[in-house]
Amino acid sequence: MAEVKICGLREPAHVTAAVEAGARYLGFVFFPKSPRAVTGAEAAALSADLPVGVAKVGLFVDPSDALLTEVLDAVALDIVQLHGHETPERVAEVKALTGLPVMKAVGISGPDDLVLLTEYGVVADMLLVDAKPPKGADLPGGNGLAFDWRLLVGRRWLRPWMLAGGLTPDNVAEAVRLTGAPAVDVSSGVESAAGVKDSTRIEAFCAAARS
Ligand SMILES: O=C(O)c1ccccc1N[C@@H]1O[C@H](COP(=O)(O)O)[C@@H](O)[C@H]1O
Repeated sequence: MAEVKICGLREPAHVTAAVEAGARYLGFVFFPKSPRAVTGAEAAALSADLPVGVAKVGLFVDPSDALLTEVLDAVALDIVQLHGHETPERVAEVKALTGLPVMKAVGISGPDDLVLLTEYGVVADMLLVDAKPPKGADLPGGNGLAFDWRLLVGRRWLRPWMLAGGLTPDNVAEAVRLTGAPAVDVSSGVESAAGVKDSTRIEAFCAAARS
């Protein structure tokens, strides 16, 4: 059984669907280029009535200190997800600035990329193991692209981690079985169109991941 993060939430009905289906992490995207982007005030409204034990994750891509401060003034996030080209030094700075745990996303396309998980594991509190985006992609994540999960078989890192990238209700159980991922993160796999979440797919994903 893996814990679930549903990322890119923009509608109250989908927040409710995720919580009722047992998701432990809800992701709010603070990256204007994303079709899933929200403001700090919108994230605050969406997350106002969450039960205890459900974490609010703020997704940022190479954020400035000013953006982090602006968002955190509006919404009490529990975890900062960094999904850009942040260096280990920048991860440490963001931890110090925000006082929050930081989950660093690392893009994987082949075995050479795995060393980054060890490097970031020294400084980040959590690791997000995602597919590397295609060259020239508009978004550094949220592309519905998977990588070869067999690369992760038998690997262990210094920190808790989540698997992401192209996960769907149909493939998440196999991904968890193969990799042993303790948690999984999904965005486009629970959508009916880019940026439009689907409650039925959210429920099916959570059931499959937690089975
Ligand atoms: O979801 C987005 O719009 C997004 C934008 C910029 C960076 C990351 C983004 N999403 C994250 O990407 C992975 C995988 O998403 P998918 O399931 O393959 O669509 C996931 O961690 C999202 O949090």
